[in-house]
Amino acid sequence: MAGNWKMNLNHQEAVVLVQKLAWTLSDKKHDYAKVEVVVVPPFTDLRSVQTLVDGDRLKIGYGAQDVSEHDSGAYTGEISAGMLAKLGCSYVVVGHSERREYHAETDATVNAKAKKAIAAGMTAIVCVGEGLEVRKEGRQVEHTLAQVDGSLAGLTPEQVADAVVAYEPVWAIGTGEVATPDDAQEVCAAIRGRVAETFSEDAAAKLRILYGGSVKAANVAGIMDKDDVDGCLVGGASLQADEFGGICRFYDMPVI
Ligand SMILES: O=C(CO)COP(=O)(O)O
Repeated sequence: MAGNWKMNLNHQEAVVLVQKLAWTLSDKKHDYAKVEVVVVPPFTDLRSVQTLVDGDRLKIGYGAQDVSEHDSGAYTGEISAGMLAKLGCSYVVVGHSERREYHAETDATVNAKAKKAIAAGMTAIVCVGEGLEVRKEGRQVEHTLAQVDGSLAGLTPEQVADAVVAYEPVWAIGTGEVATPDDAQEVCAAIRGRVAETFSEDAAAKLRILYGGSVKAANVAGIMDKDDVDGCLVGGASLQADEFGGICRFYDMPVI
């Protein structure tokens, strides 16, 4: 379960949220050890999160929301994979739909960024997913698989096996409009099928596929019940420790 904080919370607020989350996850009534929990704060929060996670030996992973496709040098405003690895990040989100839309990131850019994250020893969370128009035309599978092809191009089967793909239909992000569990399953199954064809059966079996888009504690169990959904990439609901904690104990939530 990964919480993408997007551009929310300064480093002091980040410390408060991670402390609250750690408290929520220490509740002995639930077995949170079953679930890998990751937070994805803004760059400026990472050092504080690292200090807290290391100091208190928290079982919370963390990662970054983006990475440069360059290694170092004259790229003002960019953050390299080496810098993120040095801060103890285990994950890097690449190709979020907000980056694709507002920063004109193409599959080629996303692919280059994923390769940098992987080369620096981190796990890329590669985001894909269709917009409303494409969904209305019923072309969500075709559209998303083209993004998968472009974004994972040139990776080895072993690298894909260790990667994460997040299927986030753009029309379901921040809108309260959650895809049905069957909508999520349709595209997530197609992604796994494509990875099996392009890379290997083993890579497809090991690849973790997340669903993202208006996930809440109340709807997470139905989504997680689907065979090809291995976890969720959560936006708004990850900013509240109680709500994100509820999502992290999805196995104890009612399926609706
Ligand atoms: O974009 C998302 C996570 O990356 C989803 O955001 P919401 O959960 O706020 O819809």
